[in-house]
Amino acid sequence: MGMLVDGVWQDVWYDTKETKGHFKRAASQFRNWVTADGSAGPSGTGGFKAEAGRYHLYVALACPWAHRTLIFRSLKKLENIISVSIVDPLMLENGWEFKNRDGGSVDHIFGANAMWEIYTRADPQYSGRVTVPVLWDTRTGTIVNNESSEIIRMFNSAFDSLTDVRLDYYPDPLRTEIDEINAIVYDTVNNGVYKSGFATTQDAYEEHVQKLFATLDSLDARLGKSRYLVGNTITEADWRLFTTLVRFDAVYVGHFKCNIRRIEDYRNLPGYLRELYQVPGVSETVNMEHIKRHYYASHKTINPTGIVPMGPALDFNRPHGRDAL
Ligand SMILES: N[C@@H](CCC(=O)N[C@@H](CS)C(=O)NCC(=O)O)C(=O)O
Repeated sequence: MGMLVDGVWQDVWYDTKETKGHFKRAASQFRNWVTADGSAGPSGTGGFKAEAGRYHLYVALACPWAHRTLIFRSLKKLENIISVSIVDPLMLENGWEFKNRDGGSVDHIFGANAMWEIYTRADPQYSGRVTVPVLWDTRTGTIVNNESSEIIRMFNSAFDSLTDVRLDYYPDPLRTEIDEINAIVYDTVNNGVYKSGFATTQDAYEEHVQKLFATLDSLDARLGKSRYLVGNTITEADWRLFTTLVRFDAVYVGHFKCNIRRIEDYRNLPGYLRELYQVPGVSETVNMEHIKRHYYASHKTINPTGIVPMGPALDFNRPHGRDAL
């Protein structure tokens, strides 16, 4: 674990001293958008037109944020349009590295050893965390964007003229409702598990775990009445929740101490999770070995031995029973 300071890699853990034990996630810094015609998107500058073979995605299979982008790449059938490099699950003193083993790959663009090299190629003076996902532009040689919530929006629509997939996970009439639920899920669930697990005071931990389970309880109730989070089709809001839910019982319950309940203990969340997992193209993006190994073996301040637990036995292929709704 570490970060870049003025383009130089430093091995440091998250500093929670100034925030009274609370983990604060820094904002992503590269915010340009790939668009259908190359015009500027909601932030940043233009010049990034959707083209086959031009963009490259850097991901960790372990990472719930990067996982979103892999799901959208798969659902929108962008596999032949956007290539991918996969980092090793262990994130230690050099941060994310390319090891080309057990489901991880080399860096297909530069043959870099570590992810920070990609950041300094984009900005030799970059200061900040070196996170995945990263969407790289091979044409201009820079990072287009390193914010997963924006990369999935690009994948959802910018490349539509290059494929025959017309699925829209962020349809106009549902946007307000999707944004509302995203805000709650982001703060208390997606980031809530990290705020719980990375807390370094009892008070900070308890505050975030309580908020996390308050939201899970209300989502479970909501999913008793409605098959999906917003409307009667799968939307972006469901995929954003999915990547946290699929890691929950295997990692967040134990490693991050989010253990008031398991997802399996709920009435509606387990079937909902299984239905999303069983959508064609999704299960291939879930790699439980990378997920468990990353968290348990990388965060030495939380789990100094690095032992990865063998359980729990999970089967997301069981019938989901959600058709009744
Ligand atoms: N806001 C970013 C967050 C990405 C993120 O934090 N990724 C984690 C992996 S799960 C990471 O790369 N962390 C490295 C670090 O913080 O140094 C996004 O959603 O794209």
